[in-house]
Amino acid sequence: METIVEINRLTKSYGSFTAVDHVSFAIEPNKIYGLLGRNGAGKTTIMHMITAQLFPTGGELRVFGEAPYENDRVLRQICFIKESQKYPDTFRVNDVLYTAEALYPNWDREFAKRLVADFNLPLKRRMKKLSRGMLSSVGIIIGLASRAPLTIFDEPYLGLDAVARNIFYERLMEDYTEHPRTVILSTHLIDEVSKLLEHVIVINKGRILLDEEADSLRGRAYTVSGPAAKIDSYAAGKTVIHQESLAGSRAVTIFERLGVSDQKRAEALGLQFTSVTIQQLIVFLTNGASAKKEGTA
Ligand SMILES: Nc1ncnc2c1ncn2[C@@H]1O[C@H](COP(=O)(O)OP(=O)(O)OP(=O)(O)O)[C@@H](O)[C@H]1O
Repeated sequence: METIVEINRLTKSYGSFTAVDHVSFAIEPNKIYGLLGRNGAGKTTIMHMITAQLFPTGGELRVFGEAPYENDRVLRQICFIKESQKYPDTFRVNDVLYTAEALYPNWDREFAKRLVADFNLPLKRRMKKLSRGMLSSVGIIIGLASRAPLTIFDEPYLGLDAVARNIFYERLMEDYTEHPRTVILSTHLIDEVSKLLEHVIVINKGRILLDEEADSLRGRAYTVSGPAAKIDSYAAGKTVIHQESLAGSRAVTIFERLGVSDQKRAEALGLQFTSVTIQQLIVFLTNGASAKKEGTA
């Protein structure tokens, strides 16, 4: 099957400020992607270019093999759910769902109905009378029931409580298993979604920082802790992305896969290992301080 999105040196500048800077990546079919990064990293700008809401300043972009701009063949295959989606004031929840049904060729009305019940949505209530969380659940229902070949959720759950977020994750997984499609999830709740993600793309200051399968990312770094002097000796020459010290003991996170010889060495020194979650890894890599080799200037 063809690549869903191909981006090559994509750039978007606003005057002298470059929000997206020569970014290249590919989105393959039937996978769930996480597009992650700190506030202002450039994620929404990238999603707006993929969905033809913004023109790039440079680079190449193909979606379903074609340029997306004013291209109905491409755009009808995309459902983009944004954090602050606006709806006409007079619309009730029902009206929004009818409109979505007309827009998305793969819309599943029965599935939408079940989701409305799951999220306790009042179908007759006007959109402007919905609570913040209810508004988010309307977006989530559209994103799921559209079954669009490319579904993009940009921070879809403002105001949504933990129970409702969990319903979203569960329904997404169940439905995705039955109806595989390509999903891009952009969120700051990385721990919550990390089980769902098959591939992770991290953007930092407009550039690609990581583009990796989620499983591979899980072993990309490890934390080792023990007496400070032993840790310093162990970490010398390694790429340390985070460290914490307390009363003579130290924990450092090393951006490397743990090899057998290092593991033996650390065990001989009596040091302890803990794994690093995808969220921790991204926080450590994007917290402003760049990774540095221990024992180097
Ligand atoms: N129209 C614009 N004019 C100037 N700068 C802009 C414009 N739109 C976005 N930016 C800047 O581009 C950068 C990237 O913004 P973007 O919304 O893509 O970030 P993001 O990764 O989605 O952030 P968040 O996680 O906070 O939503 C930010 O510094 C933002 O201020």
